[in-house]
Formats: sequence, structure tokens, C-alpha cells
Amino acid sequence: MTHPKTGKALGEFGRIDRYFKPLASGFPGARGLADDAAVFGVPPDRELVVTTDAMVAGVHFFPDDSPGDIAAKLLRTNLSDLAAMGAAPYAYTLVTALPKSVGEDWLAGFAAGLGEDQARFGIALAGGDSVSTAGPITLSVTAFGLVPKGGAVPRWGGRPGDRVFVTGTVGDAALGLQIAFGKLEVADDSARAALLRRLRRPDPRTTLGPRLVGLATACLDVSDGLIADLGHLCEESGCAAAVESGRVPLSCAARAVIGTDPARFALALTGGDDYELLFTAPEDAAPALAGLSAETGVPVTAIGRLVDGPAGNVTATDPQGRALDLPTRGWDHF
Ligand SMILES: Nc1ncnc2c1ncn2[C@@H]1O[C@H](COP(=O)(O)OP(=O)(O)OP(=O)(O)O)[C@@H](O)[C@H]1O
Ligand SMILES: Cc1ncc(C[n+]2csc(CCOP(=O)(O)O)c2C)c(N)n1
Ligand SMILES: [Mg+2]
Ligand SMILES: [Mg+2]
Ligand SMILES: [Mg+2]
Repeated sequence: MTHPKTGKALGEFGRIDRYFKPLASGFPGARGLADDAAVFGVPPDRELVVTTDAMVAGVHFFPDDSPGDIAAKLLRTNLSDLAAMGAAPYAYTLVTALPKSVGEDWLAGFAAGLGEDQARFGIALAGGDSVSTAGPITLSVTAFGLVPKGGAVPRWGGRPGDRVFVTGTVGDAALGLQIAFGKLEVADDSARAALLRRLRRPDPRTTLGPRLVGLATACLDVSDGLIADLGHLCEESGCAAAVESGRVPLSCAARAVIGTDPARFALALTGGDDYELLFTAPEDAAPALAGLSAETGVPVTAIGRLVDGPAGNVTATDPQGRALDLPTRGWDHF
């Protein structure tokens, strides 16, 4: 696409003007994307929570995924980290490193996807950077959230005896990824679509997350895999965990696809890309959590307990109490 007046390619600043400035217009701190940096304060009773996650084509998404889906996943994975801290979305910055082959149609779809999710989640673009790359599409968001002073929920507050809870359902995205790779055939159209959708458009728990402040002893979001991420929580909390795998919530689609296949079930527990909240709370928090779940419409399921044991050790048992044999705990880039 070319500039309407000059007929030339838009260029770096034309692209910023057309696609990114509109995304920043509702946030005065962005200074219209016309300055060297953003400037914003936070209300006196709040603290800023800052998180960054990057995505690379071929590693986090498929190069031919729709730009709207890519935008949604980029923003939502970062919103999930805010939710895991108990923070409400506030603003974000964006870095795009795009091969020269990426045209404006792609950018238009990407910006539209960001715009839709900005409205959905109540967050605005505050700034960023646009560069070209000789490599694959590489994107990064830094998200800023607000939490009551001192209220951020850490990974390290879990104590032996606490119950372990997870929101929503686990494993859909990992099964969706196998479908996308062509390694898993799912005949039922609606089940296939549901699993692929969870891969491409996770549901960050932005409403429930902030409500965990003062209720959860520890929290994180499941990006690498349920078992791996519970391991991270346990490492930081200096304890171990016991998961009753029969309690792990699965969607109807996932349940149908897993059937009685142990390898597929293991994939659900370790495949990652779930962006659900995994948190711990004392036994007596269960009624409050049930109320919160009813109020927010987000399922919250108890799946096990923190126990004394080697820090970071996670055991998962089947309904008969036998140890599950998991080939891996979760995703590791290296
Ligand atoms: N390159 C880096 N420089 C500084 N800190 C980093 C870097 N990579 C990771 N971290 C920090 O390490 C911790 C764990 O990072 P990690 O990326 O695993 O968390 P996450 O975002 O919750 O998980 P995921 O990336 O799988 O979504 C975080 O505190 C993060 O800020
Ligand atoms: C094409 C393609 N291949 C593999 C995956 C799976 N995957 C990639 S990174 C990651 C962990 C979270 O990332 P990070 O730790 O970098 O935040 C997972 C589960 C995918 N989504 N798309
Ligand atoms: Mg990260
Ligand atoms: Mg996280
Ligand atoms: Mg993350």
C-alpha cells in the first residue's frame, strides 16, 4: 500500500502514523507517539507491575497465522502475566521486528487485532519501536499493570498444606498445536476449532487475577506447562506439590480427543500455552474462591496440594494413586 498523497511506500513513520497512532490515542501518556518516550504516573495507592514477553514466528506461532490472531496472542500472553501478579491492565509498549516482505496488509490486520483486544481488555498502546529484520517476524510487548500497593501476588508465598488451584481448562492449546502441526487428526469440526482457538487466542484471566490479591498465597500463569509451572511456583515457595491428575480440568473437546490415551493426557499436563492461572491458597479460602468463580464465570478447580519435600518437586498421580510417568515437565527454549 502506498501513501495516499505521495504515492510512495509508507515507510517507517508513515506506518507508525497510520497503524499505531490510533492505538495510542486514548492514552495521554503516549504523547501521541510523537515524542521520544511515554510519560505516565500511577495513582497514589497503586504500584506498577511490568512484564515482557516476546514471540517469534516459527517458535511461538506459525508464519502464516492470521495477523489478527498473532496480535491477540502477543497481547494476551502479556496480560496473562499481569493477571498472575494480581494486576489490572493499564498500558503496553510494542516492538515489531518485521522482514521487508511483510506488507501493509499484514500490518493492517495486526493493528486491527491489537485494537480489538485493547477495547476488550481495557489497555492502550503507550509507545514502542519498529525495526526491520533479516530473520523471522519477531514481536515483543511490555505490559504495565496496576496493583494495590504491596498487593502483588508472588510465586513464593505457597506453604505446605495449601491447596493448588487452576482456572479454566488445561491442555487445549497443546492439543491444538498438534493439530496445527498435522500430527493429530480430529474428525469433529467443532472440537478441532475449539482446540485451535485456544492455541491462537488464549483467554487471559484479567478479571479473576486482580481478585486473588489477599486471597492467593502464590500465583503464576501456565505458559510452559502445568507441571513445569507448578514446579516453578514450588521452587520459589521452597516446597513440593502433589497433583491428583484426575482432578485436572479438561474441556469437552480435550476430553474427547484424549480418551484413554496416556500420551495425549501427558501432553495436556505438560504442553503449555494454556495461559490459565495456577495458584495456591489455604484450605479455608475454598468458599471465597467458589464465590469468586461464580461471580467472574471463570472455573476454579482444586487439583492438589503443596507438601513438604524437595523444593520444586511435583508428583502427579492417577485416580488409582499411581505415579504418572511424564516424559517431560514442560516447554524449555534451550
Ligand atoms: N532476558 C531476560 N532478562 C531479564 N529477566 C529475564 C529474562 N528472561 C526472563 N527473565 C525473568 O525471569 C523470570 C522468569 O521468566 P519467564 O519468561 O520464564 O516467565 P513468564 O513470562 O512467566 O513465562 P513465559 O515466558 O513462559 O510466559 C521473570 O521474572 C522474567 O522477568
Ligand atoms: C509454532 C509453534 N511451535 C511451538 C509452540 C509451543 N510453544 C512455543 S513457546 C511455548 C512456551 C511459552 O513461550 P515463552 O516461554 O517463550 O513465553 C510453547 C508452549 C507454539 N505455540 N507454536
Ligand atoms: Mg516470559
Ligand atoms: Mg508467567
Ligand atoms: Mg509469560
